[in-house]
Amino acid sequence: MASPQNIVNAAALQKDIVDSFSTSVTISSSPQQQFSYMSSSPTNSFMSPTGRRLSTSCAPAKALKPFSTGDVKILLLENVNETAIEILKGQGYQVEFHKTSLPEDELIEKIRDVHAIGIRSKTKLTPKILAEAKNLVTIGCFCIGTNQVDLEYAAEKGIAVFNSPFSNSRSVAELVIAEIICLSRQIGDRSIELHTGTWNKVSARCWEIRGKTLGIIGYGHIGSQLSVLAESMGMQVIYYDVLMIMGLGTAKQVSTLNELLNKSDFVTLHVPEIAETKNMISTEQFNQMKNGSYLINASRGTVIDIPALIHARKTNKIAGAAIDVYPNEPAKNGADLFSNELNTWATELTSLSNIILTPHIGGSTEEAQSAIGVEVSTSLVKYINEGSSVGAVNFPEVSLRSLTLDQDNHVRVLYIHKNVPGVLRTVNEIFAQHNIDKQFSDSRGEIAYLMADISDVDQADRKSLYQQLLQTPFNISTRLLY
Ligand SMILES: NC(=O)c1ccc[n+]([C@@H]2O[C@H](COP(=O)([O-])OP(=O)(O)OC[C@H]3O[C@@H](n4cnc5c(N)ncnc54)[C@H](O)[C@@H]3O)[C@@H](O)[C@H]2O)c1
Ligand SMILES: O=C(O)CC[C@@H](O)C(=O)O
Repeated sequence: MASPQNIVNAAALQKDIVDSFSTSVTISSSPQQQFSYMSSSPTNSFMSPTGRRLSTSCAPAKALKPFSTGDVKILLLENVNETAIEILKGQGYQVEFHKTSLPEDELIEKIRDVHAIGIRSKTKLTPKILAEAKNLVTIGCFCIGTNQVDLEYAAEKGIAVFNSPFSNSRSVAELVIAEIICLSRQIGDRSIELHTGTWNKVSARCWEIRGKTLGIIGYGHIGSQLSVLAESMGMQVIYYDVLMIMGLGTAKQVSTLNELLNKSDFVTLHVPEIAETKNMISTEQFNQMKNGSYLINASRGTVIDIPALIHARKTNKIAGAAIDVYPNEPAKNGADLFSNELNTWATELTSLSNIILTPHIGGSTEEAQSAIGVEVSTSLVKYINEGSSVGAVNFPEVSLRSLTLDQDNHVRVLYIHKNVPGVLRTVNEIFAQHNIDKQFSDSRGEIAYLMADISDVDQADRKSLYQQLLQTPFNISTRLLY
């Protein structure tokens, strides 16, 4: 339980170790502070990714305050939803918000100072930028894709990266359904014509979608959601995925990409941006598609070879395409930004008929953005305040049940370290003079993360524990919460 004595002691400890704290954030001077969103409630019990029950206690959970919350600095870019701002400000953190992404030099300047950064798909967090982020503890990608962050480099620096794996999946699936109908009825073209005064009532090469075959490449969160919607509208669904996945409804998996391309009236891509998916649809694949079929891409811009698409459309190999994502995308909204300077083929693409172009809005709905804001900011708060890395995409997922208010003189150790032999022996020798209440450790590649709750630790012990852990040759980053 926090008492005035605790607070004074905490302040004293903070003064002692603040200079050497590897992440440069200060230990809490306000342990009594209440927080709302991420605190494990007494009744909150949840399962770890490994299926372990993490909390069964009925005692009130103790709010661990690692820092004076006012010292925690968060940089939010790319118009991250206001739900996130509310949650992070609700913690007392300092939140700097920008509607757009930032030019590299400005980003480097700002990232030096912050403990967490929130981005969407435009901000590239490269090794060059992350190397400057001396205080950065965590990154929140307020979207599904995490290809814009060098995940491995972040892990090596002890920076946990979180995303929102499915909060916008439904929005993307609905957009694709709309595009299937718009393409097959040439609605984009009719609309452009009428906006410029031309009445052009035609039915030639306009089709119902009922009974047509939809080929889904990548049957994950979005692909499988789309499959259900498409079937309910009378389409037949086939899909291709590198994994064997059970089809929903009557959807059938095919064993090769070519088989999918040969059989589909509509082909839609829902794969991540990785080396294997770069230019996955190029001239050879267009040649495999049915004459007069359609292509939709709302995954990532590098997945389609756009000059090959332009050729396929010009030669009427395909009857149309809908594209939401591009190899290079403008960093902000505005006129004249989608130009040949950004992508050399922009004018050629925009001049073609029955090509629907949207500005990366697959996941841009009020519902999705608000849910993503809550989900990702809650992950950031849980990681900053409690050390829980559940949901991290580049990091071992580790969590411990909450400490309770009756557990005085406890400290939670968060030790991110190199995954090499001998670490646990060394660390447990450091812990040996105290009682290890609970401990959980996991590794992912070359990085490992150990969480331990230690009891019977007084102020001086905390400082000594902290310094001993910092001095181990395996240390990447160490934090103490209490
Ligand atoms: N346009 C938008 O606004 C928007 C919104 C959300 C997501 N996205 C993009 O959509 C992508 C897919 O999202 P998701 O949530 O469905 O991802 P997911 O991880 O749930 O599913 C991806 C699927 O692709 C499969 N896959 C991977 N490599 C493949 C390959 N070479 N060939 C065939 N299948 C392969 C995987 O096995 C997986 O089943 C994301 O990576 C993101 O880039 C775009
Ligand atoms: O909101 C964004 O910028 C990205 C949306 C989408 O591509 C995602 O990866 O979730």
